[in-house]
Amino acid sequence: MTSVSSSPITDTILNFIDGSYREGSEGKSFSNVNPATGAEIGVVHEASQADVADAVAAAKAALTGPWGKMTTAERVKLITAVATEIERRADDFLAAEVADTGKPRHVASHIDIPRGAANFRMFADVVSTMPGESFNTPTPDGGQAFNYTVRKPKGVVAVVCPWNFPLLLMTWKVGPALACGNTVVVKPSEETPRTAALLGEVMNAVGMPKGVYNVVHGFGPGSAGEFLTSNPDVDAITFTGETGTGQAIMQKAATGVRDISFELGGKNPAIVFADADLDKAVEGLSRSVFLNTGQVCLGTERVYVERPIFDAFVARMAAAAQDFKPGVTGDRAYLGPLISAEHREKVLGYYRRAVEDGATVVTGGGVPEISGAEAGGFFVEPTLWIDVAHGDTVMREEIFGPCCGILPFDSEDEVIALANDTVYGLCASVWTENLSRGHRVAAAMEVGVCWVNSWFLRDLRTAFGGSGHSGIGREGGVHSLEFYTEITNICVKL
Ligand SMILES: NC(=O)c1ccc[n+]([C@@H]2O[C@H](COP(=O)([O-])OP(=O)(O)OC[C@H]3O[C@@H](n4cnc5c(N)ncnc54)[C@H](O)[C@@H]3O)[C@@H](O)[C@H]2O)c1
Ligand SMILES: O=C/C=C/C=C(\O)C(=O)O
Repeated sequence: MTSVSSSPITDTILNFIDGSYREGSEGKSFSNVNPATGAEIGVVHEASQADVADAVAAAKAALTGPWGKMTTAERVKLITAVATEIERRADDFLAAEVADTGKPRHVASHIDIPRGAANFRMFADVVSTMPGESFNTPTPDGGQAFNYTVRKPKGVVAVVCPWNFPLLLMTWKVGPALACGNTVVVKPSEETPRTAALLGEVMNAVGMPKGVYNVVHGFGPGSAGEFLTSNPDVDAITFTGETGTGQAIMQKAATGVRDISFELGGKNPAIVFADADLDKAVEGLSRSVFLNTGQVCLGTERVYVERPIFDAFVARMAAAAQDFKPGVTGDRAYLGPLISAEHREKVLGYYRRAVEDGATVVTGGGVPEISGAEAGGFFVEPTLWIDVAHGDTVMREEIFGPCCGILPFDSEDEVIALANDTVYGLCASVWTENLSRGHRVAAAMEVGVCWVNSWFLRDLRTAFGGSGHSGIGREGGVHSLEFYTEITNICVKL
């Protein structure tokens, strides 16, 4: 496996506005750090309010240029070419994603980059086969009218993204937005600006008209995030990130009554019944807790296990945790770093809080000893707790680290109530070999997505999103089309 630190990238990351790369007009910049080493590896040019306004203006102008005049078939051809070009430049995208996130190459090469391409390809397919709606309507004069719908792009869509799966989560929104004929201004996370910037090269290479895809770098309040979401020429805002940020953006969206789609935080439960296939459950749940170092919105942070198999399950999970060795090189290739020193402090705060509240640490609980280039990386140990109470802080608040609390339960009704007792509602998983119970309990989960005997098994045509504090709206397949298009109903008197 190639070492991240053996090929440091020390470069300049620019905004992409109206088809060209640009420095920030106020000369501001911030550093780009590799979380696997803690080393500064690049400088990011921060967009000023004027730069953001330029990007939005370019996106607005593009709506009435060649892009706005294209047929769906022509758009689909371009979007498919974007997917092919991402695949052709997979190594460049991989290097950029690994540099920004520090994640192990095998995670980015199996998940982030292929999904980046798939998100364009799949939504090109969805719009190609998009059905319309029509009704024959009897009229008072004994005649008939014919109603049918026409879908149009919403306009300029602001896409505000997090850092955990930068290319995947950005293209999950840019793919359908462009497929529906919108133009976009993307604000990647300040932690992970590279793949969004690199996608600008892809857009130019395939001949995407200028202004269709724009990228502005910066932070949230008082920076590019706020400038973008408060710009009145933005017609809709799609956001993935923390619930508190979603609330701030929603207030901005209220001005001008702009539409929003939010994919927010979670505190996702897993329920393991005594009749579960333990091999499957441990394999699935160890991935669910530790994949991407727990920095997955869909990750499991609460596990409820039926009492007869509680001890066996905990022992098996603890053994599985040993396979997630912190580090990204050599034989320590499984558990990458957290995204930043600040996020590590937050996660370690929860590690301490769990113990203060009386939890028993089954495994992990601290910072691993790592030498060499990665000694400065933001690693933590994979961590499991038992003797936690359902009401403990670590069982209620989203941690976004490689950890979970494991609690025993005695009855189906009890565990359904425990799983649903949260302000969040993103996802859940249920593990049982009893088919009826699997369906019954899955349907009782108050979440947007529930898996039975699996986790993170994604079909991009399905509805994706959360309820409660986990979000507003659903994206995926035709659900994305609902958000990224405006409908005009045309009524023709025959
Ligand atoms: N539900 C999902 O699909 C999903 C997926 C991935 C991550 N998440 C959530 O994202 C969070 C982790 O990501 P994060 O830390 O990058 O989230 P974050 O909310 O801190 O930041 C997300 C983006 O919002 C921007 N931002 C921050 N404040 C803003 C403001 N006031 N106005 C406009 N933009 C602003 C940031 O610069 C960044 O680009 C976790 O809570 C996780 O659960 C949810
Ligand atoms: O961290 C969250 C991961 C979200 C995944 C998706 O949005 C997806 O698979 O479409």
